[in-house]
Amino acid sequence: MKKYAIIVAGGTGTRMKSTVPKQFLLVDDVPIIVHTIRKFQSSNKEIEIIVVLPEAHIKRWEAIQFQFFPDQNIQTAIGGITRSASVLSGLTLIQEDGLVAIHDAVRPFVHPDIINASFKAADESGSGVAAVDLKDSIRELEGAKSIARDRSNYVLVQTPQTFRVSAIKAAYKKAGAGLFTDDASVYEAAGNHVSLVAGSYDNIKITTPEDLK
Ligand SMILES: Nc1ccn([C@@H]2O[C@H](COP(=O)(O)OP(=O)(O)OP(=O)(O)O)[C@@H](O)[C@H]2O)c(=O)n1
Ligand SMILES: C[C@](O)(CO)[C@H](O)COP(=O)(O)O
Repeated sequence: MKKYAIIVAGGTGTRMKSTVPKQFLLVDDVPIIVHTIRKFQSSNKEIEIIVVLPEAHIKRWEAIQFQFFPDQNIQTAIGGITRSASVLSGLTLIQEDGLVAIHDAVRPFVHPDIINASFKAADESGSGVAAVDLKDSIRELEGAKSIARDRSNYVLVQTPQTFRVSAIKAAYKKAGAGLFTDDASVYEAAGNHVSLVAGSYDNIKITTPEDLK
């Protein structure tokens, strides 16, 4: 079955407070987005990569592509105002059915084993969403009060989130402009069951300046 990866890099990184969007910041002299793409390439050489970018940074991406991925066929789509709109933009470039992993460009520490596990689960059950157990205690806010909750009832959701192309496309079509923070929520809102796979604690999403350290 054909395998795709949509690397969403359409955000502007307001919480990072950097003039350059965080996906382009250098770690070990290499842009974060390049580290991320390399993880997918090392998980499976056949995977088709689609990168979703902010329109204002297409030129920056072209320079990165020229330097790090010369002669490689990486498709690009223009991002939207929300992450969901960016994912939808990437999905429109996929014509054939198959499996698609959707991954944040700013999760460069994802291990290829997690990528492969998410594809395997999606092949077997329709979805494979990376998640980890909570390590801290959890409380629910209720007005001015907070109430202890059982952390074993919750997981923290990461990416990759992998699905059958036809099913996730249909889910996004149905979801419309809803406020979804991830693809598993869109898939579930369309009536599908979400299967989880083991993520990892080092698969962090670089969000605020301390994450960069
Ligand atoms: N309109 C958007 C918003 C986010 N993303 C991508 O979704 C991933 C996770 O989003 P987040 O960490 O929130 O990134 P930003 O939106 O850039 O950050 P912030 O919310 O701080 O502005 C990132 O790879 C980001 O580039 C996207 O493709 N399109
Ligand atoms: C998709 C995600 O990384 C799963 O944890 C997360 O929901 C993205 O949230 P953000 O607010 O766009 O950073």
